[in-house]
Amino acid sequence: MQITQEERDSVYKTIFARRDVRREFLPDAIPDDVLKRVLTAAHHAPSVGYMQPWDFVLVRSDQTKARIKSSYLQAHQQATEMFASDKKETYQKLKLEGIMEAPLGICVTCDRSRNGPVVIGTTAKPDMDLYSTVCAIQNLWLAARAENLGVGWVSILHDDVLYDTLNIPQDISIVAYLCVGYVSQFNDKPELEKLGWLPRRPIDDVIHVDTWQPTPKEP
Ligand SMILES: Cc1cc2c(cc1C)N(C[C@H](O)[C@H](O)[C@H](O)COP(=O)(O)O)c1[nH]c(=O)[nH]c(=O)c1N2
Repeated sequence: MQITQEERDSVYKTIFARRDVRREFLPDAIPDDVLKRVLTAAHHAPSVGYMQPWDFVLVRSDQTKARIKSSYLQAHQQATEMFASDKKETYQKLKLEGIMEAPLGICVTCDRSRNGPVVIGTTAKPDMDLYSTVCAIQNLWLAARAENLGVGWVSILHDDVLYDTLNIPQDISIVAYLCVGYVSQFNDKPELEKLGWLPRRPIDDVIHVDTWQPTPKEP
């Protein structure tokens, strides 16, 4: 099967128009068929040894979201103390989650023992199952964008709140908590770029031929 020019354009358009969403969520419900398409796209991600180690826990309860939000606030406060004084104030003002506003939360987990102790592709690099789960998340993020749904990844969270509120066994790894919903608008650029936190690095700074080269640590 060949991809046509028009189809190719749509893929690139979706990639470049995808954004991390925090503040623009609308309360509108996500139709079941749309959500199923997005999760099915996630489930068709590549995975090491075809392991498909992921699960998706859908979070709809406001009570559960409120517990996760309160854990976020704690982690966010702890994070504030870690930044150098010139960045601390800016960091504190950033909105870095839409936990309550988004109609849906999705906790993405990785069952590292789903296929027994020896899995093709993980024998030399054991974390490949976690990376596979991240591939599923990226598929989800792009499929959601193609459905005009926003996704925001919230990692300023300690996992214990998710283990506890979502009843996740301790031997399951938590990879992501995502906020998902329709949005009032998609930013044309990453918000952190717009706010002057960091610029996008030039593409040629990160492409190297034959040997790895350092790129500047700070822009
Ligand atoms: C693994 C991981 C974890 C996080 C993120 C991303 C990824 C990949 N991002 C989103 C991140 O800030 C964003 O992707 C970049 O700023 C680039 O913006 P766009 O995604 O292109 O809009 C993110 N954003 C946020 O507001 N709070 C968060 O906790 C996180 N955590």
